[in-house]
Amino acid sequence: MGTQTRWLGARATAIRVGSDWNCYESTTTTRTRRSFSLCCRWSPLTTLASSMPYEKELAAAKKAATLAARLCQKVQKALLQSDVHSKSDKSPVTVADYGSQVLVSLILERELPSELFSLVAEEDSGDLRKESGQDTLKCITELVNNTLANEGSHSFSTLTTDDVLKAIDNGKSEGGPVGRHWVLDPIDGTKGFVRGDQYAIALALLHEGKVVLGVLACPNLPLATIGRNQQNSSSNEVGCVFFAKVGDGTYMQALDGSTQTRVNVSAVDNPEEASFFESYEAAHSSHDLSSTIAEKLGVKAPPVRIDSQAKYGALSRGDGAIYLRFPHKGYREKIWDHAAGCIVVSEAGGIVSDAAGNPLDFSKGKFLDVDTGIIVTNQNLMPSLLRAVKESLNEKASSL
Ligand SMILES: Nc1ncnc2c1ncn2[C@@H]1O[C@H](COP(=O)(O)O)[C@@H](OP(=O)(O)O)[C@H]1O
Ligand SMILES: [Mg+2]
Ligand SMILES: [Mg+2]
Ligand SMILES: [Mg+2]
Repeated sequence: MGTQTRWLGARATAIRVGSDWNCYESTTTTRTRRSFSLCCRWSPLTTLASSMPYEKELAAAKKAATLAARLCQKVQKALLQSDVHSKSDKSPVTVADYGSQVLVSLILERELPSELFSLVAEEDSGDLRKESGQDTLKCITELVNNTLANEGSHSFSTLTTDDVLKAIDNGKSEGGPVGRHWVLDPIDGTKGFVRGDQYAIALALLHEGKVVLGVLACPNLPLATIGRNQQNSSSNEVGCVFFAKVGDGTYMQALDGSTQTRVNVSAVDNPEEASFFESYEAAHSSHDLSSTIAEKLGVKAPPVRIDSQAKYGALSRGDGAIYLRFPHKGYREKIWDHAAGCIVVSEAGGIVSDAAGNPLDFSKGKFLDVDTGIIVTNQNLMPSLLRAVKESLNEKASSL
């Protein structure tokens, strides 16, 4: 197809590909795609980015999350080999949290230069700007530079501590219902990371308040099934990346990029054959309430307790059929703890809702306003799960 260019004024350019016109607005610092309804037509088929919606964004997100996972693996290995995790010193964890955020921020900016960049991320640079944070800042800078050099990302020149602070501060966006916002949890499941258990790098893209793509890198999650069928696993290889974009299904591949497969949630409709996930940490979700719900529903298997959004990943490939999350009173859920997991499960055929059956609303800024808790399962089990949740919550309320 031929391409023509037409100048529409000082700041906008229309580019013709075939019979469709696409508009690009340029300023000295940013270039933003805009639809000009009067002078030309916007067609997703002819975006310069790609002929498939969010394809380029997904590729960038996978690259970013995978590189961040490499950094985290390195730190977790060093952490477990030292005796630091048995002390109260949390600095190695902090270094990995920040380092992961820096890498994701840099890679997204580098890979998607034409986007107005908005990132809602968990960490901020406040502590690193203090006198007491200078050693940690140097450590993060070295770690990020080493990771970029080892992974062959020669397009980055050596970063200074200022570059690192800036990359962390890229994550200051508040999100919201308008435009595009990346959502990042640089290490989800920090407690699991320190124990040497499960954790995830969770990255999602919101567009007009909806999650349109998500990537979950789970460096310690076995490629084979976990939970009920774990004993039948033929492989003990670990490291999975789950990814999904709206309307396109969910896929899993090994962290090294091999063996990509499409995944689907379990189709089980008999709760007696279902197993359920919950947080390893009882402080994050009421184990008592989950146990009451599971019993009411007729679930026979004991809970599978793992940290992080690896639970969403495992559920998306059918390792278990239910995820129950009931934080204790007063806790407010954050969007980065669920955005990537939510699309990974829903594109695999599952349903994610609050305890009243409402879909999660990611358009309200950093927080999710959920009714009581979050429940996840397949289409078959959701009606009876909702009933069991309602009954259990009513019983709990009347016993207080
Ligand atoms: N009191 C609490 N109740 C519920 N969730 C909590 C919590 N305190 C922390 N969390 C969140 O639980 C996440 C981990 O979830 P899980 O229990 O599924 O592993 C944490 O993510 P981070 O580890 O990124 O801080 C944190 O955001
Ligand atoms: Mg988290
Ligand atoms: Mg985190
Ligand atoms: Mg945290």
